[in-house]
Amino acid sequence: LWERSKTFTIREEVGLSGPPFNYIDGNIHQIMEAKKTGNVLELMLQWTEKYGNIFGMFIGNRFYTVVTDLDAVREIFIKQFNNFTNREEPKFNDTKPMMNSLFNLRTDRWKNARNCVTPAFSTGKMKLMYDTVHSKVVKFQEIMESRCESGNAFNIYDDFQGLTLDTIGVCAFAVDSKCQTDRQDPFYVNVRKMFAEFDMERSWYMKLGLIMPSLMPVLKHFRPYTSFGRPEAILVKNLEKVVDQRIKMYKDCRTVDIMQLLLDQSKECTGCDDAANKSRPLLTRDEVVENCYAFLLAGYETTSTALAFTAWLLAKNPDAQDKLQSEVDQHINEFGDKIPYDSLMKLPYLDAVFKESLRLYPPVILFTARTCVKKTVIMGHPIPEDTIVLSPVHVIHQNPEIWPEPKKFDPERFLSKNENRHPMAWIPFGHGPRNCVGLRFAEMEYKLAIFHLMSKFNLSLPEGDMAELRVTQSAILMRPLDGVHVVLSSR
Ligand code: HEM
Repeated sequence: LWERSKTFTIREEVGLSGPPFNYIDGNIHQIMEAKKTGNVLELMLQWTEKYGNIFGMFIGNRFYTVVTDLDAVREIFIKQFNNFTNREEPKFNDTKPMMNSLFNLRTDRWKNARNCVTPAFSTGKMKLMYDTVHSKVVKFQEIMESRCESGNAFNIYDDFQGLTLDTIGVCAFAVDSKCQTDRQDPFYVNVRKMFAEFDMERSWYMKLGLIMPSLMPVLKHFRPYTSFGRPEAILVKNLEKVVDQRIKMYKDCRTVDIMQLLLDQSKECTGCDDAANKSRPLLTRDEVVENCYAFLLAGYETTSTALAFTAWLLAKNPDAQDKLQSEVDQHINEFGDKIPYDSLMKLPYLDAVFKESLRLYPPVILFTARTCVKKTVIMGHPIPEDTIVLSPVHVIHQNPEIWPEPKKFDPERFLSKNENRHPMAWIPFGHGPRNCVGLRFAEMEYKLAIFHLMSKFNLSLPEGDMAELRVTQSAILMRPLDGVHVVLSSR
């Protein structure tokens, strides 16, 4: 207890202000309360307004410096990266199937794994996977056709979730599921169950892990029996089977997917051990399994949420939709239904819509955090070792000094040639050496889906629906609270 109470003196010692806390959960009770009333996103904005763009708070007894000053953010994520190599992952994730993934690995083991994983997401590798992702988007377009025929309003977020799960399933899990058309598909059911329960409010395991991290060495054995651990265990067991089978068949059979690209960098498949491959340690079998699992976690809800927010924004802003459709039409005339990867990625208005949607509604808001591995000073503020710095993305993206009229959806902001914006002003994928490794994959899938949606349909809001979109926070994500209901008509 003495140890615990000592940690709560840090904020005073470093001379920062911040919200009042208690010795049991720090500031978790305010966050939980705000969650109940639907104001959790506002809470961080209010605290920033009240305590400034560098303030201190406690999650359990862990001290967080919350930083939204852009120069300080650059200092942490880029210039002083060596002092901030590790991401703070809650102790409840310090066990299988997370501990060997990029999310959790630390310092040198993270660097080695990241060096192996990064090439799997190069532009060249994206081009190899383009056909697979395209085929999933074509399936999605067929589903939209039937939604359009019915003429009714429907929740497009659900269909985007089917699309992104189908895509990441085939690319990272080697599961060619039917989840776009069959909601009883076991892969779909287990992933949905796991995500629904992976929430601090619903899970005693997560709550206890945050408040009493010292209990985790014992508690972690209960993970497979928790509400989210049960579906997770089924998914991981299947994934392990597939990885083992692919290792066995490695020499005889190649598949174009992310799993293959990780296997190409693994000890098991190359037959090299670290001694033989000193310049670049290779991945272990567990690192392959756990990174594929991490890609499922990282690539499914994030991309579908980004797509859902964009669908709502386009339905709400017909002028922007018209401009986007004109751009899409020009390219349909030139290339037919299958626009090449390079042309798709260069469409200026689509790119501006992608950037502005992710600015206004960044799906991942609380993952841009780092643990300080060596005490240092950032813009005059001491950062003690083993404390965390967090840069909440939505607070930066809503700052009127950086983004005039921050609540306005205005893709044109990204079209002006004279923009001289701070490099940390737009960070939906984080920044620096530990940014989102799947950025290119997400961008390709997003742009393909919006391109194909706009080529055939007009999006509108259901009649009389003038309400603003209600959003909520679950774990590190910001997402629509009640789905995204739209109507489609044929063009
Ligand atoms: C719109 C979609 C996505 C968004 C908004 C997003 C956002 C983010 C953010 C904010 C981070 C933290 C970066 C930082 O701390 O600087 C992150 C990390 C990560 N993302 Fe994504 N992401 C998306 C899609 C994906 C996809 C499709 C994958 C994989 C297929 C992926 C894999 C990862 C991984 C593995 C990390 C951890 C990287 C590391 O620690 O080395 N993400 N993502």
